[in-house]
Amino acid sequence: MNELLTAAQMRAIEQAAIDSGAVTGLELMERAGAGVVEAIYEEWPAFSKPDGENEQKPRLRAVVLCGPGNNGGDGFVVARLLHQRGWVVEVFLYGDADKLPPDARVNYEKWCEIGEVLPWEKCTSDRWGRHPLVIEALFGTGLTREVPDDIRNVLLATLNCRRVAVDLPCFINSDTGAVLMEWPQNLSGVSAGHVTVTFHSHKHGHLLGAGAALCGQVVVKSIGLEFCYEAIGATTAEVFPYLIGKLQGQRLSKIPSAHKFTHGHALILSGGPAQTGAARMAARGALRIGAGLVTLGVPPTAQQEVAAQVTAVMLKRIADADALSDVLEDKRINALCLGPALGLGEREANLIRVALESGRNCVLDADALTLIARDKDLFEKLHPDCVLTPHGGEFARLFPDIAAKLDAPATKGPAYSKIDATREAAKRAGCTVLFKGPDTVISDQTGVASVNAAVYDRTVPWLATAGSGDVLAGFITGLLARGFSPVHAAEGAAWLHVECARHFGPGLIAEDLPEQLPAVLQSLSGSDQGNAV
Ligand SMILES: NC(=O)C1=CN([C@@H]2O[C@H](COP(=O)(O)OP(=O)(O)OC[C@H]3O[C@@H](n4cnc5c(N)ncnc54)[C@H](O)[C@@H]3O)[C@@H](O)[C@H]2O)[C@@H](O)CC1
Ligand SMILES: [K+]
Repeated sequence: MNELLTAAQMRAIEQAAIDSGAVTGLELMERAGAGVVEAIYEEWPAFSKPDGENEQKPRLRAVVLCGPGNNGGDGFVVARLLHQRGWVVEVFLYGDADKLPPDARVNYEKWCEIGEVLPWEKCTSDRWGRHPLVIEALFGTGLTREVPDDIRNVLLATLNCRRVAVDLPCFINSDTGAVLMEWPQNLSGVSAGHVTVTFHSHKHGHLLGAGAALCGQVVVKSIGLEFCYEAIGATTAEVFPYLIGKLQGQRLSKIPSAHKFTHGHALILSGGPAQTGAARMAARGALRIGAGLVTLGVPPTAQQEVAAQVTAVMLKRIADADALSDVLEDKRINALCLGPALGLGEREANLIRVALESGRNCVLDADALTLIARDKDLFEKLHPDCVLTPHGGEFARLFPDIAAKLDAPATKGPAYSKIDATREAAKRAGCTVLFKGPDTVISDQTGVASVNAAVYDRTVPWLATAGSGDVLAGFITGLLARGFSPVHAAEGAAWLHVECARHFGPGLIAEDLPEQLPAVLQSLSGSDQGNAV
């Protein structure tokens, strides 16, 4: 499953499954607990040695922390299943057993037939050294507020243990990824040895915001809900955003018999003298990603500087908006990129006006975003063939009210997430918005949304380097020139951008990114898996 679910959608899917009579809530809880145990043995195969049957070896020990809702119910199931496998299990309950929801209560009682449930006050830090494994089933999709101090203190004491979070770490908002617990400064490596086992599909909070860095690794276990999507709405990306997966090599390969114009002509506008590097990097990116031709449009004062630096990329003097109109008489130019170090003057605003009025595919980045944020008329000229590529600061300038909603602390579900914010922004702008970050969210004006997650095995901290955004703008422009739709160009470019950084590794500078594309594209050729473009 690549769909990403909110807490409300997950609840609705579960409810639809239960209402259909195909499964009960208790059965789902049992499957969830079994999925966690399965994931534990997959993660740590050494546990599968039958220690309990071997008198010479000490039995495996685990502690299970159960919360007051159904997440706690999953915890009681895990405790029972581990006990059945010979583990010594200690169970703590945060909250009042009499107030547990019905399914959790049933599993609490089943556990009580096996062992004790200890009150939270007894959950003291001296016990962690004895337990190889801590299972945290305190809160999942039902987390509604800051984690209280008596839980926080316990969690901080367990950081050196092997830890398994059931569904989500209990301090992460499942809709937004916001961390609802204060972390001590400089806590590095907190996710080492930490696994989060979730059910059916990723929740937004596994991939968005600060939370992603604290899930350790996320394992998704099926609990048999695949058949229930239609019960809660269409299975389309307007309803469920999706996680961008490996690209189809076939879609990226070029048609053997085609000539260069078949693959489009991208025009990238450069800034003035000493401001041309950003546009040159974007142009290199557009060319490497496969645009048939790439031209840099330069102001006359920068012509010599740029001419000395480019070879395969062509050069065109574009003094002002009139000159751009003349250049755009060539209808083969089918994708434009404006923004990287472009400048913030009247000339540049006029260039954007002409570009937007031309109706061509148009990537607006950096300075172009600042200019359209300042000028309502320009903003209103955006159309469905445009792609905006803001980072957080630019997004706040363009959509201050949406950014304020996103920054407001979530007090109750459904919480407003970066996905909601990007969708709202794209609808307002009437085009595709790519909201950058390790959790890049892409949406178009119809509500289709996806996430390009540079987290977990795709973490690339070295991508945060000057100019990498310029290359991304060039990648998008190149794919637009090649005929990809705006949303698919943005998705494909974002995914490849991360792959290029992964391929190069630490020490990366922006110029290196386009140069990784041949190897990355080569590795995709022949691949027929994927779901993004
Ligand atoms: N039938 C189902 O609904 C299933 C649910 N499942 C599990 O159930 C979870 C959702 O269960 P619930 O909706 O009961 O929610 P949770 O168990 O996540 O938490 C809800 C409870 O925690 C309390 N709470 C929330 N935030 C708190 C805070 N900061 N401090 C103190 N108390 C807080 C709430 O008042 C409520 O009592 C999922 O994450 C999943 O693990 C799975 O068992 C699969 C089946
Ligand atoms: K949890």
